[in-house]
Amino acid sequence: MLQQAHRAHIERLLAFAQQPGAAEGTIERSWLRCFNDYGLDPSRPVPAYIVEAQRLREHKDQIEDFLGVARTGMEQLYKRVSALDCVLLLTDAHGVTVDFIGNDHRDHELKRAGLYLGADWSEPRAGTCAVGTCIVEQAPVTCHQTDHFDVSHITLTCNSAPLFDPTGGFLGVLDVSALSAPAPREGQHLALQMTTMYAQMIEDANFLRYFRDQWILRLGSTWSLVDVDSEIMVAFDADGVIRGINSGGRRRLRLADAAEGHGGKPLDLRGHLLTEVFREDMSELWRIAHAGMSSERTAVRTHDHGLYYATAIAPRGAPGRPSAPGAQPALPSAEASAALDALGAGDPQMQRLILQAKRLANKPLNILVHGETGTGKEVLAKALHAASERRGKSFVAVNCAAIPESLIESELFGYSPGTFTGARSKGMRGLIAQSDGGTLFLDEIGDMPLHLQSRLLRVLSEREVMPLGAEKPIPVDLRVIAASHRDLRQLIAEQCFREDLYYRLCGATLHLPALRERRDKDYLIARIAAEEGRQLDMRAELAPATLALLRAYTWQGNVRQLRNVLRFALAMSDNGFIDTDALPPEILEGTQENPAEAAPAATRPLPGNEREVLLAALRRNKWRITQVAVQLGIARATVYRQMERYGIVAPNQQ
Ligand SMILES: Nc1ncnc2c1ncn2[C@@H]1O[C@H](COP(=O)(O)OP(=O)(O)OP(=O)(O)O)[C@@H](O)[C@H]1O
Repeated sequence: MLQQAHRAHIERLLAFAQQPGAAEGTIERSWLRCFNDYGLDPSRPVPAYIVEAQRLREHKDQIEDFLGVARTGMEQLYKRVSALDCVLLLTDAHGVTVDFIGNDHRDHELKRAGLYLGADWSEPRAGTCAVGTCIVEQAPVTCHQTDHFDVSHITLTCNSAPLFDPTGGFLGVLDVSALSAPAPREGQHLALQMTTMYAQMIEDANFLRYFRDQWILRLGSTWSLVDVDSEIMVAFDADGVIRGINSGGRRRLRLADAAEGHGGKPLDLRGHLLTEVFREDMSELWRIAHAGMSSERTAVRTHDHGLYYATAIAPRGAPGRPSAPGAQPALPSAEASAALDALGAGDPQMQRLILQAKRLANKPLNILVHGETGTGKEVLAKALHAASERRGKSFVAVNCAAIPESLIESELFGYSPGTFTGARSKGMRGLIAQSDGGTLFLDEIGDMPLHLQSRLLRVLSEREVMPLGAEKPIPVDLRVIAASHRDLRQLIAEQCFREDLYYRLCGATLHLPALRERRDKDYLIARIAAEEGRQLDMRAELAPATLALLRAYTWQGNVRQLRNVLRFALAMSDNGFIDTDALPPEILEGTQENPAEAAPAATRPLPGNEREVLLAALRRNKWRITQVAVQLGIARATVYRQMERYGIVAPNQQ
C-alpha cells in the first residue's frame, strides 16, 4: 500500500518536472528548486538527517540568547496543541532543529521521521518541507503529506512560521508537525494560524527583551487591547530616533515621503525620526510615552492615514522620563582618578583620553580599548577600575589569546560540581562570576572563538552566567572593558566577530596612541625607570646620551618594550647609572639604522606593517623566538600567534 503511494508520488513529481507550468504556488516553486537548484531526485529518497552533537551545540550557541525566550513561547503553544498529537520544532536560520518538544512515548518514531532535536530541515537537504520552504519564502508554510518532495516525508504534516530578530534579520522557524493527520489539507488552517501567532509572540517577547534599555511605543487598532496585544512595537531613543521595529511594524508603517508608491515593500525605518512616521510632533509623542501603562491611551496618526491607539514602556531603570541634566554620575574624586592621571603627562592625545576616561569611569557602559600591542591597554583598564565606584570589588583580567581555546569556556563561565571527572570534580567559579560587582578585562577579544562570543553576549544582555553543567544561571553585575589591537570592524566583515557583541561592548571606545606618537616620552622614561629602580632597590639615573637614544627609538613594542629595555639596562648599569653601553644592542642599532629622531611619523612602521616588522625581527634574530619577544617587548606566545596569523613559517619548519 505504502509502496504504491510512494510510486504514485514519485511519478507525480516526475510528471511535474516534465511540465512545470507557471509554478505559482509556494509548494510548486519549491519542487522546481528541488529539481533545478538542488539536483534532488524523487526516486532516491534521503532519510531524515540529524546533525552530530558538537555541530548541534554550535548551532545552538549562535542563537543562545534567543533560545530561552523561544522556549517559554513553545511551552505555551505545546499546551494548546498537544491534544493534536503533534510536536514542536524550533530551527535556526539554517534549518537545524535547536529546540524541540515532543512525545517521549514515540521518541524512536519521531527521531526516524526527523521530528527531533538536531534534525536538518533545510530545503537543499530535505527537499520541499515546511521549515526549509519557510526559510526560502520567509513566510508561513503548510507542507501537508504529499506536498513534501521526498517520499520519506509524505506521511508528515508540518506548519512553519518564520521568526525575525529585533533588527529584522531572519532568525529561524517555529514549526508544529505531526506524524499523521487527517487527509483534507484545510484542516491545517488553524494549526498554521496558531503557529504564526506564537511565532509573533516569541518575536515580540524577544523584541521587548532586546530593547529593554530603550523607549518602546506600542500601537494597536483596538483601544482596549493595546496593552496586551500591540500589533506594532517601535523602539526609540531619547532623541526620538527609531532604533528597532517589530515585524508588525515593518509590514505596516511607512515614512512620510514613502506614503505613495512604495509598492508595499517593508522599509527599514531604523535611524529615522518618529515624526517621519507619525503626524504628532515629538512633544505629543513624549507626552504619550510618559503616560506609560496608565489608562491614558492616546490615538496617533501616521502620515499615510493609519490610526492607532498608543501606549509606551519606559527604558529599564528609567524613572519614566529622560534623565534630567545634572543627573549624570559624578566625576571620580582626585584621589580615585590618580591612576588615570598617571597614565601620561603633556601628550595631547593622552590628555584627551584621560579626560574621556574620567567621564566614563562611573557610567554604566562597557568600554572598548584600541591600541597596538604594549601601549598599556590593561594599565588603562585597571586605572578605569580604580577610578570607578567598583574599585572595592575585583578586577579580573583574561587574555583570550593566551588561554587555549579548549579552556576558555570553563575558565570564563566556570563549571558546576560533577561536570568533569577527577580533580576538577568540585566545580569552579568562572572568571566572569569572580568579577561580579567589579570589572572584567577581556584582552585580545578578537581572538575569542565565535561560539563563546554568543555565550558572552548572553551574559552581557541577561546579566547572568550559566556555568557548564549548571541548571540555574548566576546573576552577575558586570562591567566589561575589552581590548584588541586587531580591527574588530574588519573581523566582523570577515564574519569572525559578532556584530551584536561588538555593539554591546563598545558603549564607548578609547584609543591609546603608540609610544612613537607620544610627546610625553621623557615622563614615561623617568617614571618607569624609577619604578624599575625601586624593584631592584637602586636609584636609576640616565645619561643624557642614553635619554637621547631612547627618545629617538621607534618602539614597535611600545611601553612594554620600553619597560623591558629599562629593566635590562638597569641590570647592566653601574649601580643605577645608565650609560649608553648598558642599553641592549637593538636600541643602538635601531637608531643607527634609522636616525629617526626627526623622522616624520608617516615614514615609521605602522600597525599595518606588523607582518614586516615581525619578519624582520625574526630574520635579525636568526628565528630565535625568545630574543624576538624581548626585542619587540611582547610575550613569546604572542610571537607564535602572530607568526601563525601572518602565515610566517621558520625555515627549519618548512
Ligand atoms: N602609562 C604607563 N605607565 C607605566 N607603564 C606602562 C604604561 N602603559 C603600559 N605600561 C607598561 O607596559 C607593559 C604593557 O602594558 P599592558 O599589558 O597594559 O599593554 P597592552 O596594550 O594591554 O598589551 P597587549 O596588547 O600585549 O595585551 C606593562 O609592563 C605596563 O606596566
